[in-house]
Amino acid sequence: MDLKLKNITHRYGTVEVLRDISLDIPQGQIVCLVGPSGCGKSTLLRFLGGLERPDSGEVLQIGQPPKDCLNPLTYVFQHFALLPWRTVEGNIKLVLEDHNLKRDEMEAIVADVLERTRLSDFRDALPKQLSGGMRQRVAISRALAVRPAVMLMDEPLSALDSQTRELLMDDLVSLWTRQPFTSVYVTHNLSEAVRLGHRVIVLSRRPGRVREIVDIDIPLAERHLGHAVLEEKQKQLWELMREEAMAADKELANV
Ligand SMILES: Nc1ncnc2c1ncn2[C@@H]1O[C@H](COP(=O)(O)OP(=O)(O)OP(=O)(O)O)[C@@H](O)[C@H]1O
Repeated sequence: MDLKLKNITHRYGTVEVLRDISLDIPQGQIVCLVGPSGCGKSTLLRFLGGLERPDSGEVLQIGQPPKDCLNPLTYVFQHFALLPWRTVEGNIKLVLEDHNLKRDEMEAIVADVLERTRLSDFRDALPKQLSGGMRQRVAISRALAVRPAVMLMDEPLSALDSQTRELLMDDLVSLWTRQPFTSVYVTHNLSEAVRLGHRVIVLSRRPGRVREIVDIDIPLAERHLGHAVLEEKQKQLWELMREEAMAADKELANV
């Protein structure tokens, strides 16, 4: 299933947050959204997930979600949103409980996502017994359990230290390489965007508009720290972001 945004414009009160955003999210790709603070990235994600409706424009789902999909759109947040009194397995089952699954079906899904996120040995652990990186792997595992058409990821690594973030990026790359998933991935971190994004959308300062779309053709599995082309792309993104930040600064100076 592809997602398509058509001419999305939105205001909160008198503040115009997003202006005329049109975007394609093709199946099997990771599309990163970057842009200055407050330019409307999380708002766009909420529209994509159907949590809110824009003032004007449309969010279209094109094609069918996967055959065995339980929930077409799922979120992964910065703060893992795990129930502390439930084990890893219990947290994953939480999203499966309302779907009338047979017991062995549910067990098979849990075993599959635990294996894919390398958490099988931690099935009975409580969140407090896990590191931040592992907690986020549980949250990703739980998102995958509903076999979503699209995972909406809002700064999923930004609460983690830089080493853990590197490890999680490797995990996401191997997860995607083994079984491609579709994701819209909001981040402030440009090295994350060039490491994970098939396409990076740069939004302008508020009201957010599509400033530039940067495609990155290098296969995810071949992207490594210090890759010359990726460093060049990151520099290109930073130039765009810097212009936006400077323009925002000037705007403030003229108030
Ligand atoms: N429910 C709301 N009511 C009123 N204003 C809101 C609401 N949600 C967001 N905003 C405002 O809309 C603008 C965009 O917010 P949003 O969180 O989408 O931006 P963002 O690009 O994700 O920001 P950041 O990078 O800082 O997380 C901000 O000015 C924010 O204060």
